[in-house]
Amino acid sequence: MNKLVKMVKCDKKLATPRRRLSARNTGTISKVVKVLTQPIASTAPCIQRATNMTVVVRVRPPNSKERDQNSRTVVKVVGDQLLIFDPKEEEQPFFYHGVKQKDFLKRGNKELKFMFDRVCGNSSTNSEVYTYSTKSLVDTLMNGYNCSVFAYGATGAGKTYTMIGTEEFPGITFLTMKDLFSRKEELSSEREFELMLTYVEIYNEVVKDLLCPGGQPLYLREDSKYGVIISGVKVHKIANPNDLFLLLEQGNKRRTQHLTDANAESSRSHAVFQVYIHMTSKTTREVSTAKLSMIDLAGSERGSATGYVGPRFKEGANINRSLLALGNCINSLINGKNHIPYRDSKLTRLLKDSLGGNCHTVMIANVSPSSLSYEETYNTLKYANRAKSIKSNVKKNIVNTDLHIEQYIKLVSDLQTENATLKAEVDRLRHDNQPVQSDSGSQVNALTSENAMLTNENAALANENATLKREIEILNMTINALKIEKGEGDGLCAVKIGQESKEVSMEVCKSPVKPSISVEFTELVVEQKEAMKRIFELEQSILLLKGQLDEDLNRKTVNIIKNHETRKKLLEKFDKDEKEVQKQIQELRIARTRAENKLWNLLMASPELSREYERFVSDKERMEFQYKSELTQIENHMLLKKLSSFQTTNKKHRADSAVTPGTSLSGKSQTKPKRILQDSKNSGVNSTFVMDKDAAKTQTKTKTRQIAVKGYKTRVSKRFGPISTAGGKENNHQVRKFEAKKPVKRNWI
Ligand SMILES: Nc1ncnc2c1ncn2[C@@H]1O[C@H](COP(=O)(O)OP(=O)(O)OP(=O)(O)O)[C@@H](O)[C@H]1O
Repeated sequence: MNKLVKMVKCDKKLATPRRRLSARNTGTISKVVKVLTQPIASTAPCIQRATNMTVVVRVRPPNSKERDQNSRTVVKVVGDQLLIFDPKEEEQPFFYHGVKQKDFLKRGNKELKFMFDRVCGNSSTNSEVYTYSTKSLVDTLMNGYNCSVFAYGATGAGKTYTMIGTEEFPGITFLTMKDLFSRKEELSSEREFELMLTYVEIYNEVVKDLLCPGGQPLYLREDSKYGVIISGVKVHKIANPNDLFLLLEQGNKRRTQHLTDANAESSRSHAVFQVYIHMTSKTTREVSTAKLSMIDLAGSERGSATGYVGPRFKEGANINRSLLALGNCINSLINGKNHIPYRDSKLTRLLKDSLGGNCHTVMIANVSPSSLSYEETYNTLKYANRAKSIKSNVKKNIVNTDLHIEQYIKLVSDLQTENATLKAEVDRLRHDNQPVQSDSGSQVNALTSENAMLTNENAALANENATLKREIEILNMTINALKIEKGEGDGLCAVKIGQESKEVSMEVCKSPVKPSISVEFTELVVEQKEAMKRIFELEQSILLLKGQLDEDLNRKTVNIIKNHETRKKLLEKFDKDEKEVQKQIQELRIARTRAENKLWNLLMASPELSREYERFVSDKERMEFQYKSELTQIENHMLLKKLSSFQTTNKKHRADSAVTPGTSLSGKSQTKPKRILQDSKNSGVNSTFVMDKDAAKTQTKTKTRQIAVKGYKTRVSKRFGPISTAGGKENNHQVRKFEAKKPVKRNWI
């Protein structure tokens, strides 16, 4: 990021001419260009950068003609970046009669200084030119930026030689491709590459494919994604650079060439060699493209100088027109005009994205050193000098921007890896640090043991202190006792109860006081001691009793709890049983209701059956009543029997009773038995007559049956209307029907 900021600052500095000049003077421009074309961090892929066109001037060696005519050298190379056009010549003094004469016919030298990014002298090789002009573009291309190189110059200035070269000295096109391939190999572990190339010429404003013999004229088209493209051009894929040189040679042979005054094999067309690079990152799958355009322009020439007519004249005119259009575009770009006349010629249309657009551009201006090409060289130098000012805004061609997320994922993954490494490092350091910690641990242990020792010492001293205090106390008591003896004391002896008092007594006994006092004191102490002993014994017995009581209480509590639990369990079981019984009752009720309903339906369906049923019911009731009466009599008889036996056994207790149970009960029992018979209120004695269990049970059963029979009767009577038990029936169907609709109310217990 800092690098990027520096680069932008650097660019800003170069924007003003003075600074640019100073940069050139100090030789920093090449460094700047180098920095600008260095690889950029992939984390800032779409950033735009303003960059100047790189202009390199190459001066070719004088050819045989130039040498033959002994022409003057009009280009003097001074250093790597400076050249002087039409330098001052050393004057050959001419003396006439010993007086130095001035040559009035001689034209004054221009002595024009030109500074470029690089000036290659006539001894420079293609390889050197490549190093100073195009080599840096390889990395720029690999970073996804478009690049273009075009060779400009007059006829025979050495453009084709620079671009294509010979087999012995291959030109920069081949050298660039060679480097591109080696760079591709270097990056093959990171990226997948696809290289495609085209080679076309523009001759008389017609575009032709140089790699496809007999091809049709091609048309230029502008694509929003790839910029200017040549429609219908054959795209070639090459595996290695050696194939390329053959391909270039073949294409160049197909190029339109004619003999000119300046060049035996003058190229009469503009040759455009383009390489499309498609790169896919193996880690992030980011796809970026780059286009390299290498243009060998047709030679600029003066029409008047050639002296051609006809087709050659037209050819020259087209070349000049296209070069003029190129010049106009350059001027417009320099002046910062909004409209750049790219459409004025096929050449400028094709170079639209190679001039000042999204492209790093390198211009190689080829010049002849000879004065025979004075005008052409001068024009070329002026042209190149102006081209230096062209600025282009370059940006990286990212095809798939969504893949940036993958970059971030990779970044996160890298950071996580780094984090893991750092964690491991921290762990390692912790591990290394452990002996130090154990040392400090041992120090702590030593201090702890020392502290324990000191604490023990302190406790011993505290004991000693307490002993001394007790001794002082004993001494005070002794003093008090002596005072009492003398009659000086307050009559109070600070005798303590308990252990200390024993010690006191002992000490006192030992003390050198008078015998009478000590004996009395000793007696008191002994008495007190016995009292204490008695108290202690009592306390012990209290404690014992308390313990017994507690134990008893606990046992009882446990029993109570146990009983409670048993009761609880029984209650629970009872509840459960009750629920079960209730459930069974409910089920039985449901079953009975169903049976009744079934019966009812049957009765409703058949009046015969109904009548039969009524008869059956009345018979049943009669029989039941009969049975019940007999049963009641038997029961009453048995009850009376039991009662009489009960009376016999409890005769003594019933002596005061005014009631004669046998008499009174016998009368009542014939009609209805009673469970409880209370004694007469008149007797004034609160005695209660209770039946024995069996009698009460029998009586309860009888009662239950009576009620059950009654309930049944009620139900039947409600259903079928009034039924006479004596056999008289009121077979009223209307009433029966009405009653049937009402919900049956049962009086079951
Ligand atoms: N640097 C150089 N060293 C040696 N010979 C050179 C050099 N430059 C050019 N020549 C020679 O000069 C002659 C003309 O060169 P070249 O064909 O490259 O010129 P040109 O600019 O392409 O001309 P045109 O525009 O007519 O095609 C060629 O024979 C070439 O070998």
